Amino acid sequence: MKHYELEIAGLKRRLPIVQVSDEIALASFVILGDQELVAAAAPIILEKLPQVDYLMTAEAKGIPLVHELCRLLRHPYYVVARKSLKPYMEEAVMTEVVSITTQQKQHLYLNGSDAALIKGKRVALIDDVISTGESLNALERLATEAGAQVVARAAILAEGFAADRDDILFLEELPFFSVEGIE
Ligand SMILES: O=P(O)(O)OC[C@H]1O[C@H](OP(=O)(O)OP(=O)(O)O)[C@H](O)[C@@H]1O
Repeated sequence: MKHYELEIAGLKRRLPIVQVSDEIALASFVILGDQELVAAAAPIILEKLPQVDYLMTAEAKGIPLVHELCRLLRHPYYVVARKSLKPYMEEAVMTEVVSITTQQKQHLYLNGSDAALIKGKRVALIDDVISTGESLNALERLATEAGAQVVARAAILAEGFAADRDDILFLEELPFFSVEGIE
């Protein structure tokens, strides 16, 4: 398997390059379990974030980053949009999303109590990676439907064309790879 050498927040990671569809190959960046990387990246992201009332992310890989950011900010709570409807949820708001890595339709649910919490508040949307931007768009639809004001969009990495966006904050770029190149 080929790898991509990523240097981020003073750390090095060797990312396996995986094929996710007939046309697309990408460097797999998984922060789940990587406490060291999350702890190193979060303070740098924090410096770039404006003042917000709440941080919001989507299950699953954005969660450890938002958790660490909130710990540093001393925010007692953050909002997680789940990928399935859970029994604890009431009056959930739902939207659909197809991300680059998962390549099939997923659902995102915002619990009604979370929607009420962020109504009229300044919210930052956080993810581990922004690629096509579909996951971010889905989060933004939920936040907007809840009446929140989205004031920042941030991730550790911007993949492919996302690195050209001027409406997102990120630490490093991640290139795309050709499927032929990994065979
Ligand atoms: O900009 P996009 O094309 O939407 O891609 C980025 C999203 O894709 C990945 O999540 P994935 O949907 O694979 O789910 P997971 O976090 O549950 O593993 C990643 O964690 C981002 O959330």
